[in-house]
Order: sequence, then structure tokens, then C-alpha cells
Amino acid sequence: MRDIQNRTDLKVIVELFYEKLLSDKKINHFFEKFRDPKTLAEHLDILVDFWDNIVFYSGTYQRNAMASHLMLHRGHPMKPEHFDTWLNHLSAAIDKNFQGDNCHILKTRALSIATVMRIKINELDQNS
Ligand code: HEM
Repeated sequence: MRDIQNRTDLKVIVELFYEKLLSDKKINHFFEKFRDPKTLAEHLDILVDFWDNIVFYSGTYQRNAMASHLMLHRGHPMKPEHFDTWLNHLSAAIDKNFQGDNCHILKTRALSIATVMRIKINELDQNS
């Protein structure tokens, strides 16, 4: 198996990742709007930009992912088990087709961003 090399590879990963998220009852209530193919396609393009920026320093993602999730949490509370499920599906989607340093970078960054997100959500809950 080869390593993640470009945006096409990242697209393969996010497509499989979202198939997994949408078919898992433990987490799919967050993702219902992405059952619409056009909404999903637009979102996956944003995710490819996000990971392209992290793995290949492309400068393609200039939005605020943290703020989106803090807003999401108000309507759909994000619990520790949701983060575990999310991370497990991401790892599985990578491992299906790829292995190597870039896979490791992507997984490590996902875990560290998820950890910061959980801390910020916790702070938000304590201050409300
Ligand atoms: C429990 C875990 C998570 C859930 C349930 C979740 C769910 C979602 C949902 C529903 C959206 C769409 C928000 C919207 O457009 O209204 C979204 C966007 C996004 N998520 Fe997550 N997420 C989780 C964790 C993460 C983590 C850990 C990362 C990064 C490592 C991440 C990266 C992103 C990015 C980049 C977007 C696009 C934000 C934008 O529009 O710029 N997510 N997420």
C-alpha cells in the first residue's frame, strides 16, 4: 500500500469516512444534512482543502473549523464517545487504502485537534 500523495487521495479518504459516519447510528444524527449529494459534495471539497492544508501546507483552508463545532455543539451536544467514534472511522477510512508518514501526520493532527475541541467544548459547558 502507498502513502497519501495528493488531493485525489484525500478525496478518497473523506468520501469513505463520510460513508462510515452516515451509516453509524452512534454518530449519524450530526450528519443528516449530508444525505443530500450536493450538500455532501460541497462539504467534502472543504474537508479536502482542510486536510490538504494540514498534510501538504497548501494554504487552501482559511475558514474556522473550531467555531463551526462550538456552534454545532449548541444544537447537537458533542460527547467524548462521539469523538472516539469519529476518530475511529477516520483511521479506518485511511487504513483501507493507504499507509505511511502522511497517514501518520493526518491521524496525529486529527487527534490533537479533537483534543483541543473537546477541551473548548468542556469550557463552553462550564461557563454556560
Ligand atoms: C465528534 C466529532 C465531530 C463531529 C460530530 C463533527 C461534525 C461536523 C459537522 C456536522 C460539520 C458540518 C458543520 C456545518 O457545516 O454546519 C463539521 C464540519 C467540519 N469538521 Fe467536524 N466534527 C467532529 C470533529 C472534527 C474534528 C476533530 C475535526 C478536525 C480534525 C473536524 C473537522 C471539520 C472541518 C474542517 C469541517 C468544515 C468546517 C467548515 O465549514 O469550514 N471535525 N463537522
